[in-house]
Amino acid sequence: MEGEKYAKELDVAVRVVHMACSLCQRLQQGIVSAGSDLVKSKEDDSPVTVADWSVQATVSWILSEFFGSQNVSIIAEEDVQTLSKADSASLVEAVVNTVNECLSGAPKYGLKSPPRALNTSQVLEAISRCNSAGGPKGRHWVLDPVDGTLGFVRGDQYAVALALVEDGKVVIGVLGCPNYPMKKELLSYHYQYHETMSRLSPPSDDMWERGCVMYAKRGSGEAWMQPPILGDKKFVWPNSARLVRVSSIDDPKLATCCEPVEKANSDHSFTAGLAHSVGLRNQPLRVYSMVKYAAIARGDAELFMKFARTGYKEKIWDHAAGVVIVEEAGGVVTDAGGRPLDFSKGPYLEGLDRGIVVCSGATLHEKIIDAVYASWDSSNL
Ligand SMILES: Nc1ncnc2c1ncn2[C@@H]1O[C@H](COP(=O)(O)OS(=O)(=O)O)[C@@H](OP(=O)(O)O)[C@H]1O
Ligand SMILES: [Mg+2]
Ligand SMILES: [Mg+2]
Ligand SMILES: [Mg+2]
Repeated sequence: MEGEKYAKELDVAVRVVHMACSLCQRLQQGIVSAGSDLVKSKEDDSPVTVADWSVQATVSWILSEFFGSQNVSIIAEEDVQTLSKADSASLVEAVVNTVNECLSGAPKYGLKSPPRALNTSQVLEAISRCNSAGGPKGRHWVLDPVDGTLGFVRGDQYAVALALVEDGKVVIGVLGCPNYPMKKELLSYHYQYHETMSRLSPPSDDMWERGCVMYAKRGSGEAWMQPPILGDKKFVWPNSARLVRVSSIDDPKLATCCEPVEKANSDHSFTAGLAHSVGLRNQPLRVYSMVKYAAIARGDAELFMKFARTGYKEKIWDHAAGVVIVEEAGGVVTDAGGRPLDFSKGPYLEGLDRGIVVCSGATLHEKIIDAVYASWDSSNL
């Protein structure tokens, strides 16, 4: 039956993203307070941590174990280059220990643990095998183990993002958002988030205070959200899943826009000009990671725009999971020329026209695309 297609893949993906979220939550406080020895800088000066590598190894091992390693093609952000350096022995040990601790808890999520702890080469192999070329044919899992690593190391928003692409189309997407609870006011920027969360601590029993896992299957017309699996609780479907839907606001004066925190990642002045020209009046929410896609899908914001500097090539793992969740929640995702994002050409969104525009509905989307068309020549992008 059509409805059954991808059911098993979605089931395993949701379970392993819950596992990965609990791993990250255990690590985030330590990494924020311990500072730099668990955080490394990659060649492009972006950060990578024990959590990024450990989530990638865990997801890679679980998918390979469940579907058979010969049947699993994965494109993921991280590789073992930094871990293979002579001075990375303690980092490798930290990753191996983190992965084995996480995998030992797999039965809690209804998944199988390895018969014995993985050794270093097994963990490094699980990470390095996520180097598929992807492309227009076949099935490829697309993983960003920690999206918004900058947000993660700063104790703020981040996401675990897992998607399945088949014949170039994103067919399922799962976004783990451990720091994005039900309450919308926590979406706003760093200080207010901590200020509000400190009022909630000690960790509230209300699981909806702590975060969420969102997911969708292409063509279902539905996007769902579950609370995290806390403490000794076991994962059991439906795990209090709730349907989410994009906002019905299409009046720009009432709309909220969200955008990347780092102005190096997106031209804030250009997007501010666009927003103003279509009549938006609310201050933009600056949010790390694909939590911005989650916010649109849940109706907490109506617009997300990202205009990276010329020459920057967007990676498919930074968008795949968010796109299908927003679209199945009723939203619209295109590039600045109004064309769908292309996930069929390997690790990059090839042919992306200038930027990405994510909207809660067609009315607002059309206004933004027209505004880009009208203002592009005068911009210095
Ligand atoms: N210079 C530049 N321009 C555009 N995009 C960049 C750039 N550098 C990094 N990245 C990628 O953006 C991902 C972070 O996206 P965010 O939405 O979190 O941006 S921001 O951190 O809020 O500014 C981030 O994903 P993660 O590395 O998974 O955090 C990067 O892949
Ligand atoms: Mg990164
Ligand atoms: Mg990313
Ligand atoms: Mg990442």
